[in-house]
Amino acid sequence: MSTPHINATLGDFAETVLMPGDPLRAKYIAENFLDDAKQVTGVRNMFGFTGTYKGKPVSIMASGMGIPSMSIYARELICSYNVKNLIRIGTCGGIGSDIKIRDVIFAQGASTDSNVNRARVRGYDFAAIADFGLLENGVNAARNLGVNVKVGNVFTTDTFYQADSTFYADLDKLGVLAVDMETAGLYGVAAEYGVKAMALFTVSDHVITGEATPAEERQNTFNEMVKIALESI
Ligand SMILES: O=P(O)(O)O[C@H]1O[C@H](CO)[C@@H](O)[C@H]1O
Ligand SMILES: O=c1cc[nH]c(=O)[nH]1
Repeated sequence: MSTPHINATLGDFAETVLMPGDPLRAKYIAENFLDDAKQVTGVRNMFGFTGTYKGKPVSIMASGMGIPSMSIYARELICSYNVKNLIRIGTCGGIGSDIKIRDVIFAQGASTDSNVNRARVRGYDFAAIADFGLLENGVNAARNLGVNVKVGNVFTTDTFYQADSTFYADLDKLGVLAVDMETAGLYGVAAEYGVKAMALFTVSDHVITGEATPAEERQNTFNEMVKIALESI
C-alpha cells in the first residue's frame, strides 16, 4: 500500500516519527543515530527511514518546507501508516532578544499567518499547541542531557522573506521566541486526527540581529537537538 506521496507499506513506520524539514538531514540522522535503519520511502526524494534507538523503534521522515508540505506528510503518516507521535526537529530563526543562535527551543504553541487552522474552526482562532506529554518528555530529556532550553510561543510563517521586517519586532513584544514554517500546520493536523505532536528547533539565525550559525557549527547544534528528541521517546 502506498499514498500519493509515500511509497512505504503498512508497518514500515514506527508509531513515533521525527520530522526534519530537509530530506538529507533525515538520511543523516538515520545513518548516525539509529541502529538497523532502512529506507522505507523516497517519493520525490522526501526520504523516510525506520530503525531503532536504544532498542525502541523510531522513524525519521522529512517534511519538506512549509505548512502545505508538512501537512501532506503528517496526514498520510497518521491516516495511512498509523503514526501516533510526530516530533518536528527543525531549524528556526530567533526573534526574542534573549534568544541566541544555537539555542534549543520547544514550541509550546505556534501562531501563524497561514489560514489553515482558522479554516478548521469556521474562521475563528485556534490555539495550536504541543502535546503536553511529548513536551514534558522533551524538556526532561534536555535537562538530563544538561542542555538549557527555551519553551514558548513560536510563529509559523508562509513567508521566509518578510517584506516588512518590523513585523518581527511586533512578535518580539508579544513574547514570540522564534519563527519557522511548519509547526502550526503540524499541530493543526495532529489535533484534527487526534494524535500527538511537538516541535523543537535549533536556532540557525536571528532574524532581528542578523546573526547566523557558521555552517560548520550547524551540525553540532543540530546533533544536540536530535539527541534530545531521541532520548525523549
Ligand atoms: O530546517 P527546517 O526543518 O527545514 O526548518 C526551517 O528551515 C526552512 C527554511 O529555511 C523551513 O522549513 C523552516 O521551518
Ligand atoms: O523559518 C525559518 C527558519 C530559519 N530562519 C528563518 O529566518 N526562518
